[in-house]
This record gives sequence, structure tokens and C-alpha cells, in this order.
Amino acid sequence: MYYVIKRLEISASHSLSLSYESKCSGLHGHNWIITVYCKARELNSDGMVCDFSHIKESIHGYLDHGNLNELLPFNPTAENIARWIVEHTPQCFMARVKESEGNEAVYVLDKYDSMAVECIK
Ligand SMILES: Nc1nc2c(c(=O)[nH]1)N=C([C@H](O)[C@H](O)COP(=O)(O)OP(=O)(O)OP(=O)(O)O)CN2
Repeated sequence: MYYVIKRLEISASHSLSLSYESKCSGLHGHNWIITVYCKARELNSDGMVCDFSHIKESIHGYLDHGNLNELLPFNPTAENIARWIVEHTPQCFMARVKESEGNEAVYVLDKYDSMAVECIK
């Protein structure tokens, strides 16, 4: 099995729609650190799982310097963003989305859950 791991940073704003009072309901920004995990049993004809720059383009190219509430069709929590990355990135099975030093969410496809447990130890 081959793996590629791409880390990228996006600067973006969001506000959260929550069922309780929170400062996060106001528009604010983060420099999000995103880690994308892709895998393939066989390499493509270019000798890659997938191109690092294609991963960057589809996430950074779309979200950087944007308002996530306008760009994404869901409440832009770190968890929902991580799921969106997995669902929209070819060969991706797991994504980590870090809002700040202490706050990070991970989404992993069900069948790779044990791998995620190892990675986030
Ligand atoms: N499970 C989640 N919890 C929270 C999310 C989220 O996406 N998933 N997001 C937020 C807000 O985006 C908020 O901006 C985070 O605020 P921040 O000040 O960074 O967090 P803390 O209050 O915990 O601040 P510390 O500096 O880490 O103490 C909120 N929650």
C-alpha cells in the first residue's frame, strides 16, 4: 500500500450556527492547518497515489482567504470540514483539521478507523 500525506494551511473566516450561546457564532478567522491522508494499492501511470499539488489546489485553491459559510453547504465546524475534505479528495481516507494549537478534528472513513487511532495517539 502507498500513502501520501499533504499538509497545507488556509486562512479563512467562519461563524458557527450553534444551539447554545457561543463567541464562535460571530464571524472570526483561523489559520487552519489541514492534513490530508491518501492511499492507493497501485500507483497511477505517473507513479503517484495522487499529485500533492492537485490536493492543494482543490482545498487551498477553493477555501483560502474565503468565508467558509459562503463556500461550504454546511455548518463549517472543524469536523464537518474534515469530512468534506475526505469526500471531495480522490484517494483520501482521512483528514485532520486544526483550528488552533489546542483544537483539532479528525474524520476518517469507517473501515480505516483503527488507522486513525494510531495516527492521533
Ligand atoms: N468540536 C468543535 N468545537 C468547536 C469548534 C469546532 O469546529 N468543533 N469551533 C469553535 C470555534 O471555531 C472557535 O473559534 C474556537 O474558538 P477558540 O477560541 O479557538 O477555542 P477555545 O475557546 O477552546 O480557546 P482556547 O484558546 O483553545 O482555550 C469552537 N468549538
